[in-house]
Amino acid sequence: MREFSANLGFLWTDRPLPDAIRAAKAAGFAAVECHFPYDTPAAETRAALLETGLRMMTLNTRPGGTGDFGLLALKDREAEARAAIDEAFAYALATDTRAVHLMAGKHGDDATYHANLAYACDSAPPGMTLLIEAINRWHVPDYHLNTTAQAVDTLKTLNRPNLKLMFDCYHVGRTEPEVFNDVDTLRPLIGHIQIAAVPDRSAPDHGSVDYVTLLPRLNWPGPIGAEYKPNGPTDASLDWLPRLSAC
Ligand SMILES: O=C(O)C(=O)[C@@H](O)CO
Ligand SMILES: [Mg+2]
Repeated sequence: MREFSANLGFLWTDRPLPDAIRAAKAAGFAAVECHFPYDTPAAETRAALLETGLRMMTLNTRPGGTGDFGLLALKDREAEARAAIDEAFAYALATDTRAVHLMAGKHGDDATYHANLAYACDSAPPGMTLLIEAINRWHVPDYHLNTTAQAVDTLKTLNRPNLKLMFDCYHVGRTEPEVFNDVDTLRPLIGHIQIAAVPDRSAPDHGSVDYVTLLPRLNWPGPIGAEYKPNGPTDASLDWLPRLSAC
């Protein structure tokens, strides 16, 4: 039985994070993940996770100011980037979150990005996975990583055991579907997988990526992130869950 992680950055956004965690449990998710949990005290998030028995898979470093979409690659913003990294690690430790997505930002440069990634790798708590994600250029133009090849080059340059690829099938499907042919090569680099319909980013039950075929090929042992934007109430968008759980 395949397991899924409800991305609470997009699902049940009409309620506070602890209640969204409870809703994910009631809907049958095996785990949760979020984007920016920082407005919710970590103790409240932790309590909801303990109450439901769900694990938090990932959270993101703060995105920075309006339009930044992350800080790690931004020149002359190192202090802000490292404060965001420290904050994310503290929140993740307090909530037993498995992985932190280190958001690169727009109009970055590789020297700054690599130095901040190295700082994160050196200071990460033992056992925590760090993730970088290629965000397709239609979704976030000028993001520092728009392709899987750029992300893989970064991983190979840094060559750190705790730094992995967030493989988001939505972004891959939008601009580089041929990358799905390379999943066997990529698998050792992957730290987490996310899905959504391509190209509209709604529930993963239609569109140009057929998850009934792709998920068995990906053969991912952990919960897969359901990072999609429902067309209406989240509870009315979940027909895909039993179908993809069984495929
Ligand atoms: O947009 C995505 O895709 C993500 O995974 C986010 O973490 C970025 O906010
Ligand atoms: Mg994603």
